[in-house]
Amino acid sequence: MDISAVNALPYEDFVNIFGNVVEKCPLITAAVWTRRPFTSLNALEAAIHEFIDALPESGKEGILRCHPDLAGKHLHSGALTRESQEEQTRAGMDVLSSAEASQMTRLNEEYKGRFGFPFVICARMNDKVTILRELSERCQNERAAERARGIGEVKKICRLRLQGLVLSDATNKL
Ligand SMILES: NC(=O)N[C@H]1NC(=O)NC1=O
Repeated sequence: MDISAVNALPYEDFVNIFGNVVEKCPLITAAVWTRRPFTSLNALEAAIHEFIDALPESGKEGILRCHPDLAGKHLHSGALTRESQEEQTRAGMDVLSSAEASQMTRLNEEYKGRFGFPFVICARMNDKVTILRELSERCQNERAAERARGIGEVKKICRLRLQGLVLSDATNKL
């Protein structure tokens, strides 16, 4: 699908296809539809970034809270979004040893207790070793730094999801 096909999508199709590029935040997709036409995929991505960056800090934390825990209970119950399931599985989150799984649960809880939002990292750019290391290190940060870091990771996840959709010719999924 090229950018002219993206620009030609009616609102409902646009949200059906791109509604989860930011996890469980179709509002963002609905909002940026107004910004058509996009000159490129990068321009669509930039419109999403602008929307996120203009949110108050509470809105940015809200975006982080829409993300499921890595290797959390929803991974095994199949309750994740398709995208999140694929990303977590690729990063090996479904095949942790029991020691790794308990460490992940303990650190996820510690992180949420400290910051009030979940630890977010682009799973597709990491593996279980780097995820556990980052989770442990990032627990030591300040809240504002972690909020910014988490949003940076949301943008990386968004970029890979956008690329996946456009390269896989999502118009066939209508
Ligand atoms: N918590 C968290 O980072 N979740 C995610 N990361 C990712 O790449 N996909 C997710 O669902």
